[in-house]
Amino acid sequence: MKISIIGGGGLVGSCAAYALQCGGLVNEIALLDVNEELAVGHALDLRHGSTSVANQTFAGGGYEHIPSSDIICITAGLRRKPDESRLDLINRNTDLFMQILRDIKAAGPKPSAIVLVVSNPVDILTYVAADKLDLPVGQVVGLGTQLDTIRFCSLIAEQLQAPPAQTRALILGEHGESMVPIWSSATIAGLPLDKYPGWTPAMAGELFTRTRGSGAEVIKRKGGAGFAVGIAIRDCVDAIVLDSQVVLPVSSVQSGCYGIRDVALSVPTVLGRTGVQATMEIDLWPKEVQGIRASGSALRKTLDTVMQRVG
Ligand SMILES: NC(=O)c1ccc[n+]([C@@H]2O[C@H](COP(=O)([O-])OP(=O)(O)OC[C@H]3O[C@@H](n4cnc5c(N)ncnc54)[C@H](O)[C@@H]3O)[C@@H](O)[C@H]2O)c1
Repeated sequence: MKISIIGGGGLVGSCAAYALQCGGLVNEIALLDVNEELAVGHALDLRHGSTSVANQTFAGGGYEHIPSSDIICITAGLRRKPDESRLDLINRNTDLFMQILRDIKAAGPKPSAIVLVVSNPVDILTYVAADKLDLPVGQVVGLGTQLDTIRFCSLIAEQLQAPPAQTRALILGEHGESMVPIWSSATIAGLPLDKYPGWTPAMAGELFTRTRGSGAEVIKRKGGAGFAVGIAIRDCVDAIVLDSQVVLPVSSVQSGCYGIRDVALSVPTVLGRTGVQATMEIDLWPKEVQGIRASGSALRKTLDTVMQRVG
């Protein structure tokens, strides 16, 4: 399996490459960047570590890597400023993203290639990619709320001094302001969260607010998110490489799940070698379903403007 990371010279792209190196599953990792020197430098640095990890190859370069790639991960884009919403980024990132889509098409991707969109606003750009690339819609996946979900779990675990790897809680909807915490399914070590020692209902609001603000908090403290988003990308890539059919909160163009259509957002999604294999309308609290639908409406408004702009 070969992955090309477009924007691989940047913080997110290079952290994803390192996470994939540590995972050891992907055979070939190509870093593509307009700053080719930086991409080649990262590839060299990663290659130096390969002896101690796995038989993987690393390359830096341009779109010549696209035709042989099984997965194309797009992380190129401008970062948010600390006080900027992800949707504010859209005007700045859409033109850049459209050029990347044109370059991918011109390079000739495999008909079976999976495109994983990470650049923000990720739900909007996932929809645009699904619309503009001549690929089956299920082969275009957005990172969606996978990063928010792992952040959420990590904060719950920290608060309760619980084991992070046994903490399960979901965020669905938009990767952005209208994201929805799914408290109804939260568990620690298989126990309902509200039965876990130390849990108080007052913690819920605080934990979710901190989760929703996590991206901005990281940007404020260190300039941009890297390590955790790299891990979240690895979660998705591993599911595709292993065809593991795990259920992840990733973004894709919806066609009726929770009554939502013609917008990309995150619902529980079965992910495997051919991309999105199914979405699952699991039973949620009514206010959670309402929240996901509200995400859909908010995203649809922005999409109306964006789709006019991109034609
Ligand atoms: N979906 C998520 O959960 C999530 C999380 C964090 C960041 N992001 C997004 O990821 C994007 C990248 O963030 P970052 O911190 O890595 O930024 P960065 O500035 O560190 O890296 C972006 C890279 O893209 C490259 N680039 C720009 N135009 C390009 C093109 N046409 N072709 C190839 N490469 C190109 C730049 O040279 C740069 O190296 C941003 O849009 C950010 O908002 C998404």
